Amino acid sequence: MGCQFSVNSKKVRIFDTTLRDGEQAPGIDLTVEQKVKIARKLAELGVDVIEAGFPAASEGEFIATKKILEEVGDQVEVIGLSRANKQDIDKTIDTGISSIHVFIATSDIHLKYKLKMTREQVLDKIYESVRYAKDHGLIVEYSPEDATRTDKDFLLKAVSTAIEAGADRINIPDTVGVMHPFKFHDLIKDVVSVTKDKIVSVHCHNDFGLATANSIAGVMAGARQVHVTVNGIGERAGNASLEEVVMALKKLLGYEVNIKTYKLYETSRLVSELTGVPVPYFKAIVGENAFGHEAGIHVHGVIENPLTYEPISPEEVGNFRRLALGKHSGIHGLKKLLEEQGIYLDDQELREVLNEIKKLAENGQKVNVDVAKEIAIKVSSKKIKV
Ligand SMILES: CC(=O)SCCNC(=O)CCNC(=O)[C@H](O)C(C)(C)COP(=O)(O)OP(=O)(O)OC[C@H]1O[C@@H](n2cnc3c(N)ncnc32)[C@H](O)[C@@H]1OP(=O)(O)O
Ligand SMILES: CC(C)C(=O)C(=O)O
Repeated sequence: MGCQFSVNSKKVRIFDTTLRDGEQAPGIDLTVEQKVKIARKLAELGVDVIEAGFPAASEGEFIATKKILEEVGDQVEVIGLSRANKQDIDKTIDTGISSIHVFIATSDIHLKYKLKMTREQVLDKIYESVRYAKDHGLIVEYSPEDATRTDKDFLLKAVSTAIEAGADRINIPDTVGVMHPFKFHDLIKDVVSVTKDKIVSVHCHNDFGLATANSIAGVMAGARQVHVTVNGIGERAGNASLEEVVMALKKLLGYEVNIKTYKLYETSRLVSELTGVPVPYFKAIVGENAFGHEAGIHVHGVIENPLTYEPISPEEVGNFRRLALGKHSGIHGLKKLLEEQGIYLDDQELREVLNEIKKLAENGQKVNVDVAKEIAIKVSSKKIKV
């Protein structure tokens, strides 16, 4: 990793956890074959890290991690999640993997009600498990689960302990999505101040709809790796969406990512098909309506220059522009759509067709190009006196 991902560089690593945190979402249970298929697509897309799963969780997770490693391990870093205990770490090592993501919570609420451990005991666990993994030759990423609800001083102590034990990367999870961008920016700045040359990573959840914004804020504060999932799938309201984070980093903030963005739409569709989770119509970047236009003023602008109403081109992300007809249509859009069908009308005829389209739409009828063609033929034939 070295300095190419240092705070001073503009390169940001994309750590995809679709196959681990994404798959943890209730109702998503991928087969080994399905996981391998998605891993292949993620490698093609250009992600830097694939979190293949949680090898200690089940035989299927163990096998899937091994197969993903065999399939794409030569193209991308493959990592497995592990609790801070030797049994999990050993199981992860047995997959043949060379990177491990060790986590243990640091917030008082998790220590009291879940782990039943003291802060001192957790610090010992962090040191012991990271050291154990390092002694077995692994690249180690440590996550203080529920970091954003952890006492700040203790969090920095936990991070420093992981680094003393040899951790290569520190990931800061907003496990229950309670951050806002300004607060998360300040927190990551504090973490970066103690991690020196180690890569700081951020892992954001969408409980308040801020996962992408928080991820960007983390990068602006010095993080150089972001945990994401395709379509933002994940626990509860999901994780930071790969497509949103990548395009925002690249287009709005000028960061460099290895992602082949023209493959984003096809990747989104594959994950949607295999997980059975539909992509929301209005989903940024990869939604069916992300480049959809009906309003006359918008369509007219897009026809003249797409930049009038498209911040990015659909081709850049492998999506498609959709010009629609309805009650909001205008004459420029109608003209273009009819001429694409070989139908050329004068302005008066176009206006007649448009008025009929608006009437139909306002009476609840869905209008498409075929309906517009029928109306246009009727209107133009009226003028042809036999
Ligand atoms: C924020 C996250 O997403 S963390 C990742 C969560 N992902 C998953 O849980 C998916 C896979 N999980 C599983 O298959 C199971 O939970 C397993 C195999 C990991 C463990 O299963 P079980 O042995 O049945 O335990 P169960 O899940 O009921 O409870 C979790 C146990 O792990 C312990 N634990 C939880 N997190 C950690 C941690 N980071 N380090 C060490 N121990 C931990 C809990 O204290 C509890 O211990 P206990 O059984 O001694 O009380
Ligand atoms: C394991 C950690 C990184 C996690 O998934 C979370 O805290 O959300």
